[in-house]
Amino acid sequence: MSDFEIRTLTDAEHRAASDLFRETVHFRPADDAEWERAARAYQPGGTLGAFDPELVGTARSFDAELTVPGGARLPMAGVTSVGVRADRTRRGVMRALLTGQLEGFAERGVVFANLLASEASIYGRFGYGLATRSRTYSVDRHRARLRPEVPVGGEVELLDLDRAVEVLPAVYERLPHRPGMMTRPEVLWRFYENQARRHEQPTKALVHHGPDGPDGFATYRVEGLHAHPWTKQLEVGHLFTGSAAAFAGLWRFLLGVDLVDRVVAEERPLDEPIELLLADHRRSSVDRIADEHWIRLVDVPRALAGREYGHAAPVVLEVVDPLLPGNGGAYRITPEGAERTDEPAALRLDVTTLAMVYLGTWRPSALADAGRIEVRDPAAAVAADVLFGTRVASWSGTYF
Ligand SMILES: CC(=O)SCCNC(=O)CCNC(=O)[C@H](O)C(C)(C)COP(=O)(O)OP(=O)(O)OC[C@H]1O[C@@H](n2cnc3c(N)ncnc32)[C@H](O)[C@@H]1OP(=O)(O)O
Repeated sequence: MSDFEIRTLTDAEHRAASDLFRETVHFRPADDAEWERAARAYQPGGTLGAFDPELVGTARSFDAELTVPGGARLPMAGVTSVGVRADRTRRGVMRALLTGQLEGFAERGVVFANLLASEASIYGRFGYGLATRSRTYSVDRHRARLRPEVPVGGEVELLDLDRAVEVLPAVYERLPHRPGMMTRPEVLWRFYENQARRHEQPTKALVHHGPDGPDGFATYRVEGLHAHPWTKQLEVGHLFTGSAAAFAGLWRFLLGVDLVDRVVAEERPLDEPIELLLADHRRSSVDRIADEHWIRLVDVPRALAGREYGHAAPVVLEVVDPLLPGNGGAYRITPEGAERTDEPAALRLDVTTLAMVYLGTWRPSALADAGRIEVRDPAAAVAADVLFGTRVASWSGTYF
């Protein structure tokens, strides 16, 4: 452990943090015009720096709310832009940044920290567990036909980027959330705008209008314009819908865009029913299943009390959390809720594994079979599968 200093950066230091982070992920620094936009994606007071004596590491965060099973929205911090200068790695700089960040979150009542990991082997040691997954799928536009009973949907309005920037935040606000979805603060929308403006191809947006107003939207770009004729690919970035008609209506539009061979929907929920819309389900194919959000339960008692549970016999869990030991101890989980208990535990797991279970993405009995949960009563693992299970697959859909 070195004696570097960790402190919150001032707004004037954000650009140096951005340059440093971009260097760690092998990007060139933002030029002045890019930085003017990118600066708006930095929440004031949300970025830590490590100094030794100059800036050698950084980690950024912003505030939002996470939707948990049952629909409650609890305070979360999105963690991003973690980077350490290549000549200072493996000396504990990231550890100091991430533990300092978690202690700060705990002090100000943040319940969850969420991140998207550059490498899967980094964050488990800090209590982050893989909590949502996604699948990327493609549809062969020329051969795909919608089944006749698929809803027609409402009117779909096409927006350019300037208009999308104005309209989409309010549409997103209106839409229902799956577990794992999050509110999107202004800094995130600024981040998306910045990414879209930097891209060579124009970003388009679609808004679906249902009987009660906007009830879904999608964004897309068409790539492959320089390839030999007619191999263009329409790539769907964001896609959120509040009704089956909006989902069908937006897909009807996307499959009707001219001069496109393939429509690729990036990082969608595992249970999104695209196959059910198609007359021949083999016209869609899964390109990959990948990690999505990693979550860290910063306040385990609040997190466990905040979600709803399935109907099964009560289970007592013992949670182990060396970094935030106040979270440790036994919790009784029942269909009515969760609270601390002195009863003996039937299952024992660390806080990283609890994060994998919390949104219902991984079954406790599968984690037990893999040796990640210590089982003192085998019936408890089966009951925990039902208690922690969710009706729909948890998914965020928000990249940062
Ligand atoms: C949420 C996001 O922002 S994702 C983006 C993450 N950033 C990047 O990938 C940029 C490129 N990489 C880097 O900048 C750095 O290598 C970092 C930030 C990943 C790690 O920073 P370091 O200061 O080297 O990490 P630090 O020395 O504190 O290591 C802490 C622990 O993590 C481990 N670790 C660090 N980097 C990695 C890695 N890439 N893969 C696996 N383990 C790692 C260390 O071995 C150490 O393990 P220990 O708990 O057994 O002691």
